[in-house]
Formats: sequence, structure tokens, C-alpha cells
Amino acid sequence: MRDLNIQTTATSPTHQILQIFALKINTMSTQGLAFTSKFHVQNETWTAVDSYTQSHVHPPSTPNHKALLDALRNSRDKGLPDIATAPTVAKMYALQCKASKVQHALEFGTLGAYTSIWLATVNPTLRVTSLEINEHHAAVARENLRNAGVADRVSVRLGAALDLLPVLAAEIERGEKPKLGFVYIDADKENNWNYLDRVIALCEPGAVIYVDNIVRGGSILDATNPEPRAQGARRVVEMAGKDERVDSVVMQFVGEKGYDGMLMAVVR
Ligand SMILES: C[S@@+](CC[C@H](N)C(=O)[O-])C[C@H]1O[C@@H](n2cnc3c(N)ncnc32)[C@H](O)[C@@H]1O
Repeated sequence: MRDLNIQTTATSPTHQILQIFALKINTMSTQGLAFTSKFHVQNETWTAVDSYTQSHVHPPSTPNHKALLDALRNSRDKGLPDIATAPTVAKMYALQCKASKVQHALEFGTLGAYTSIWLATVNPTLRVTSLEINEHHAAVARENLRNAGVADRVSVRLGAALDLLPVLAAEIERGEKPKLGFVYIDADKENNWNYLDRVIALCEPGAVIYVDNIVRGGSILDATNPEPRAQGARRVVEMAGKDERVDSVVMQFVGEKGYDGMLMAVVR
């Protein structure tokens, strides 16, 4: 608890239930791969709940189960960092696209295309554009997308997202691509606000934009934290709250990847 400054007593229900460990612990995840928390906060109960619920709502018999597991394994084998979006969260994004009948989704930060594979496999007609600055990540992502059978609908673009965005904007402007119905911001956190600010104009009304890693184990509360990613989380929340183009909310969550949360902004 020392890292988070959360007030519980040794005998409080919160303490008994949560048992937050400041040390990294490895427990088996929902997909049989061990995850470690980015924020050094993991909890056996959170992981067990994810594991139990996912075994029912996303059992191994689900068509995309193997492709997702293969993508995680291949990414790990090829040396990508263990920072893919949690399975429950990625599935929630895929279901969000399904519920909103999204035609075109944009992701900032592809890594090994784990979320892109979720989006494209759950939504058979969805087109995904994903922006990635790291050449090796992009190469592994393309390989994973081919293996998952969705490479024809997911376009991984190599470069800095701020440079790639105007190219996509011109394509949308010319009518070569539909406006965006879903956006997932999960790249360099320092640019969270720059991405949100610039992408709104590319979205259709009602589009949903998520910004990941906002709560960061509670460290969003620390205004004095000089860490640029922590400041990036605070800035996007503060700026989105003032922005008349969107309605926003921050949702906290816990799970096998620890304690975090996302900003959701809906375009007016
Ligand atoms: C947290 S990972 C993305 C995880 C991925 N969204 C998923 O669900 O598995 C962040 C990725 O953003 C990429 N990235 C960092 N800075 C970037 C930038 N300026 N433009 C594009 N991608 C960037 C990193 O190379 C990394 O692959």
C-alpha cells in the first residue's frame, strides 16, 4: 500500500479483500500467460476473478481464442515488451465497436497488434488503422495479423503518430476512408492530449475514444510526480473535462494487469 497512499487498516474489509502487493507477483492470467503489472500493483483475487470470468465468457472454444494466444506468444518470443492491453479490456473495446456498429477504428500504439486482432476478429467488416513508431513492433504486428487472418482489414502504419495523423486526416477528407467511430489511444502517454485533441475532428458524432493507463495505480493523484507519462494522464483528463467537443468519464478498473483505468470520451 505504501506506493499508493490508500488508507486502509490491517483489519478493514478493503484490506482483507484487496491485499494489494507492492511487489510484482506472477500469477497465471486468463490466457495461461503470466502478466506483470506495469505499476507494480497486482493482486491474486483480481487475477483469479479475471481467470474465472474469462473462462466462461471467452472459453478456448471461442473462434479467436487461439489467434490471440498465438499473438501474445509470438510477441513475447520476438522480444516485445509485456505491455499489451489486458484481455478483458481489449474485448470490451471490441464489443464497444460491435455495439456501435463501427466501420473504421483507429489505434495509437500497435505493439504486437493484440487489441487490433480483438477488434477485427469480433467485428468481421471493421477496418482498423493502427499507428506504430517502432519498426520491429510493426513487423511482429503484421506477422500476428496475418496469422490471425485479419491482415487485409488492419493497416499498420509505421511512424510517429503525430506525423501519421495528418495523412489519415487527408484520406478521410478525400472520402477514401470513413470517419472514425472508435479510437484507442495507447502510445506515448506524454502525447495523450495531443492525440485526443487532433483526432476529434476525424470522428463521426457519437464516436467513442478511449485513452488507456490513466489511473496508473493511483499515481494520477500526484500532481508533483515529474514522470512525463503521469503528467500526460493528468493533462488529458483536465483538458478533456474542459473540451466542449466531447463528454468524458474516467473509469477505474482492477484485474490481472493490476490497478488502472481509462478515460472515455464520446464525441458530441
Ligand atoms: C502500450 S503499447 C500498445 C499496446 C497495444 N495497443 C495493445 O493493445 O497491445 C505502446 C506502443 O506505442 C508505440 N509508440 C510509442 N510512441 C509512439 C509514437 N509517438 N507514435 C506511434 N507509436 C508509438 C510503442 O512503440 C508501443 O508499441
